[in-house]
Amino acid sequence: MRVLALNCGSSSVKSALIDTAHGQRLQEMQVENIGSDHARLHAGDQVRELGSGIDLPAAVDELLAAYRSASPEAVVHRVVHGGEGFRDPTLLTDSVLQDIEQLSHLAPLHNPPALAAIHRALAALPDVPHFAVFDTAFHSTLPAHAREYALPGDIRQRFGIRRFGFHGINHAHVAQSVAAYLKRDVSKLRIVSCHLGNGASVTAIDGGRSVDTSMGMTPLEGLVMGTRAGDVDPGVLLQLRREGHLDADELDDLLNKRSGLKGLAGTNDMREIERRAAAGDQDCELAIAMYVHRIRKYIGAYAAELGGVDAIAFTAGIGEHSSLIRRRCSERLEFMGALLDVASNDSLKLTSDQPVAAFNAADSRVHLLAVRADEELAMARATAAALGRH
Ligand SMILES: Nc1ncnc2c1ncn2[C@@H]1O[C@H](COP(=O)(O)OP(=O)(O)O)[C@@H](O)[C@H]1O
Ligand SMILES: CC(=O)OP(=O)(O)O
Ligand SMILES: [Mg+2]
Repeated sequence: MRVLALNCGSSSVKSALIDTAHGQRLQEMQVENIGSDHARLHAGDQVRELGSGIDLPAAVDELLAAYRSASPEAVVHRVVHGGEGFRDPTLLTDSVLQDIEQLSHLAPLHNPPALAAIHRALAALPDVPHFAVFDTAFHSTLPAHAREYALPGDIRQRFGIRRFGFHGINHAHVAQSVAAYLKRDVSKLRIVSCHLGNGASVTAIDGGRSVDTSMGMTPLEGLVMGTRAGDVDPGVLLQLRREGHLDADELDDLLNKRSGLKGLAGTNDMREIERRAAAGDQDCELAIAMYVHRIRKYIGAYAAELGGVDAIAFTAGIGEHSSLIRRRCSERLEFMGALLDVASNDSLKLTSDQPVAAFNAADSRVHLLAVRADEELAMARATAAALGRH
């Protein structure tokens, strides 16, 4: 079946027309750096500068116009927050759209743009079914001790406070890709999956199931991200609020949009940060050091939780492309049996024909892998399956 997959991230829209029976991309396009002054459209080998005047709905319109003649048989949208209710690929009806809207405040960088994209796509392709696939679904297996916050039970229940986790579409895809690459049964593998895009999260995957993940009730917890702070002592926020420095909306803006790499280095583009750090910029060097330090903390914590690790995987924009970040995250992990091979790491290049590559030394017990993120393929396949097609 021919499925058009639209993946709205916090800094990009990725899209692909997928032949689900053969797992092939028939056409693909993406707009990256949305919200900055150098938004760019990539279509095959062609790159077009879109500049600063483009927001996400306009980017989606550009993409939809290019796909209209391809007549997709279904459209699938990535929706980041599915709350308690959405665990399976779901046909988008008015009532489902209302439910997704209700979750918007829990994923303010994601659900509202995804909804805007869905409305544009419904208008452009009204005669085919539109589905949503949710980032939170893969983490529905989190055990209670990883799912709950140490707050009183009545508060958790009354206000629906719990951890959900995100990037699940890709963490699940990573687990399957690692198992296929190693020719092992996923049910026998312990994997730490590091999704390092504009948003970033680490997941501990035991036998193909998510058992812990660094993002929480919202996609703010955990790693240092493009524009998000990740873990911060909640006392800091109380202090800023109590002393009247920032109200709730200003805190939201600070933590979601002005922190992370952008807050530390002035940009959330890791390529630029690496260039400036190499030229001696101290803020950029600190940003990289903090970014790597946080990832290493989670790798160590999840290795302990899993009782050992078979593979550590790096995926998404930074995980796939930055040999510097992969190297710095993988150094000094010999104590847990992970030995880096610097030359393989430096020369590594992922392609559609080689979506997984190893960069561990030959005598390493733990596999160090880079894995191409492919949310679009996973979403398209889930949609075909939901429609009873292949
Ligand atoms: N060659 C590269 N080296 C370092 N970082 C890169 C490279 N290519 C892309 N990135 C980084 O990947 C990040 C975007 O990742 P991506 O997975 O596309 O984000 P999202 O899907 O969350 O919008 C940006 O920080 C970008 O700078
Ligand atoms: C959940 C999330 O952070 O997604 P993204 O990395 O696309 O921003
Ligand atoms: Mg992404």
